[in-house]
Amino acid sequence: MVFGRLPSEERILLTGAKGQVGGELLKTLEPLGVVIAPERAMMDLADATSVRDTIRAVRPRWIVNPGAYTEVDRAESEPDLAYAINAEAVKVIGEEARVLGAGVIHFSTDYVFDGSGEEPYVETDTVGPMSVYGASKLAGERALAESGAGHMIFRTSWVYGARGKNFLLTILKLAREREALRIVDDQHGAPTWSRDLARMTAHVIKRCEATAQTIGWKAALQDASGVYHAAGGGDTSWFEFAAEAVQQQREKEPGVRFAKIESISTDQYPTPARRPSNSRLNCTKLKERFEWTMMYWRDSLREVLSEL
Ligand SMILES: NC(=O)C1=CN([C@@H]2O[C@H](COP(=O)(O)OP(=O)(O)OC[C@H]3O[C@@H](n4cnc5c(N)ncnc54)[C@H](OP(=O)(O)O)[C@@H]3O)[C@@H](O)[C@H]2O)C=CC1
Ligand SMILES: Cc1cn([C@H]2C[C@H](O)[C@@H](COP(=O)(O)OP(=O)(O)O[C@H]3O[C@@H](C)C(=O)[C@@H](O)[C@H]3O)O2)c(=O)[nH]c1=O
Ligand SMILES: [Mg+2]
Repeated sequence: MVFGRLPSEERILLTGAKGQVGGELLKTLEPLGVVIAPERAMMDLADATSVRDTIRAVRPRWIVNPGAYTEVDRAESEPDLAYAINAEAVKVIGEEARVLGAGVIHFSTDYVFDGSGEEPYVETDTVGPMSVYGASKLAGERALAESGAGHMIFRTSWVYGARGKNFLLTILKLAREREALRIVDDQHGAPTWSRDLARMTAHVIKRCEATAQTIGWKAALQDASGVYHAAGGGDTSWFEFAAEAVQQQREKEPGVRFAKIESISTDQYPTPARRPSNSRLNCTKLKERFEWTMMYWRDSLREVLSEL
């Protein structure tokens, strides 16, 4: 057996493979086993029956679930859909995984916190979502934890990369079109590279598979289960992130005119959803438990910009 690879013919069921994190996972999980990534028409996360039926048909060893409702502002007016995808589907995934004895890898968000204080949050800190999106993600975490399935929940923040819908690509586009961009400078956190998250996930799966060789599958899963914070290293604001990205891009394209990036406060940028002012996540547990350190945001930014 190749170190850390799944036993032969074992399957990984991947949701949301067209999303930012799912797209990266499709590539990083491929060497580990047989990855099955159903189209939305096959497995609609908003439809519990299709989720259940697909899991029963695939009988995976792992279910990796980056699929989610991620439109933070729109969720305020579509709470039922947000909860169906972010909570009810996760409950079904947990129930079916428990029956199969499968391991679940799930992703959650800094938006489960209310953003009070300035310290990076640890996994055991009190939650208090301020948005429908955050509350729906928290409900998903709880449903999975209560399902009895072996599970890892990776709470991350500010996910971005060279593809997909994300803040970086939005800002770089707007910066070419406009004279100035006004960006909030009082929400603090760290951007996380989608590929780094996918690599971390593959690493954790390999660790679990290796542990399973010695203590058995069930014990290995149980031992790894829990919530882990997994966000980029460092600490910044949306304003500083945007300013840094545009500055780096200016240096790469000296002939192009980019917008001036202006610092504003959250009350100058009204949105339907409230967002935490402190999104910092302390990732020590991930480092100690799995020996994985997430990349510093400035380092991943450089790599992502080089791919554009
Ligand atoms: N983006 C971020 O900044 C952060 C994300 N997270 C969490 O990380 C995880 C991954 O996020 P990210 O990759 O950025 O999200 P994306 O929005 O890029 O991808 C989500 C994926 O879920 C799919 N999806 C949505 N609704 C359904 C449905 N009804 N049936 C089937 N598939 C569906 C989407 O499909 P389609 O492409 O067709 O829309 C998309 O492929 C999520 O759990 C998210 O909550 C946590 C913190 C920050
Ligand atoms: C486009 C733009 C945004 N902003 C602000 C709004 C917001 O506070 C911040 C980031 O904008 P976004 O639309 O990317 O924010 P948002 O969609 O809330 O990003 C969140 O997505 C979900 C899925 C998560 O889980 C979170 O970790 C976080 O990444 O920047 C400006 O101030 N000026 C601008 O021109
Ligand atoms: Mg968004």
